[in-house]
Amino acid sequence: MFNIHNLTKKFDGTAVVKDVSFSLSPGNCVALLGANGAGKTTTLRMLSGLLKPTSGKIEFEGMRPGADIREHIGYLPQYPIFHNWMTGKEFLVYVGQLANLTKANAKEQADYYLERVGILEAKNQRIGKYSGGMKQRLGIAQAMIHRPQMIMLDEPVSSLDPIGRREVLTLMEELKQQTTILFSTHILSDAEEISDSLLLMHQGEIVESGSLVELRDKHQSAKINIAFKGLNEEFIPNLEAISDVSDVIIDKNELICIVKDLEKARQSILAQANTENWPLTKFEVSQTSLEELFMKVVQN
Ligand SMILES: Nc1ncnc2c1ncn2[C@@H]1O[C@H](COP(=O)(O)OP(=O)(O)OP(=O)(O)O)[C@@H](O)[C@H]1O
Repeated sequence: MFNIHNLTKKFDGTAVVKDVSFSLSPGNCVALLGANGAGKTTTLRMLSGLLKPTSGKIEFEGMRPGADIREHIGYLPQYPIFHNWMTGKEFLVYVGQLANLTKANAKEQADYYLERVGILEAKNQRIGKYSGGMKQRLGIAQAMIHRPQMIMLDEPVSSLDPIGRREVLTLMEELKQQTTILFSTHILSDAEEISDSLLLMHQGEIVESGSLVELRDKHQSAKINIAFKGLNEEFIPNLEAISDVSDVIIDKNELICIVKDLEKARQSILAQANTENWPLTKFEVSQTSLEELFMKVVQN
């Protein structure tokens, strides 16, 4: 078990991570989800021992007092730096030795992890020749070379093309059977696809957390998607004024009204639309998704 208590990071007096607490159990795959600038990288860098927290505590169950947390954690940064002139295997042996493995052990581990992440055949190729997906897979092997109990991956798929994304997501799906994974992303569908639970971060705080099922149950409510001819935004005040509408979220080409009582809200909106002759082009009743929860959080 990995326990994080009231972690805070301030830069020049401004807190960018605020009082973050959570626990991770072995064998879980957890997504740290948040928009750009939410504080995900700063959190992961503190958890992986690269950045000193301003305050708070990070504990690994069973860790020797005074031990370096980096023995237990592997980390793949958002923008990993590879030596393009090295081969994949040379790179892993080099990283393994930096992590205090003997040369012989580092070579053995390098072969094991090159195979594990699916790039053994390319082990003698220079990294400069690797595709984006292969580089990320090498990055994951690098994070695992010292056999940590947990790996942390910062936006592992966001810079990849669709093929690379698929390769890395499939690999993470396989690895999560054996390793605890915490990864950050700003893309909800990636989080939904491979994580067991979510930590939703907004402006430095964890604003929601739980398993996908729990969060879906908790936040599922009725909604009405509405679009107008012209500017949707002009109608937000009218919709917000309707008592059965609890929230209005701006989506791509429509407004999503989260409603308390679906039947009452439907009648009120349609009555007002009729009286005021609103130029409705869409009126659709359904249930909210996690995506809307995410949108609601990041728009606030
Ligand atoms: N070294 C630093 N000095 C000052 N401000 C920083 C520093 N590192 C990060 N920040 C600020 O902290 C906030 C959170 O940044 P962080 O990189 O942790 O967010 P993020 O959620 O990972 O976003 P992204 O997905 O864009 O990387 C941002 O406003 C950023 O500008």
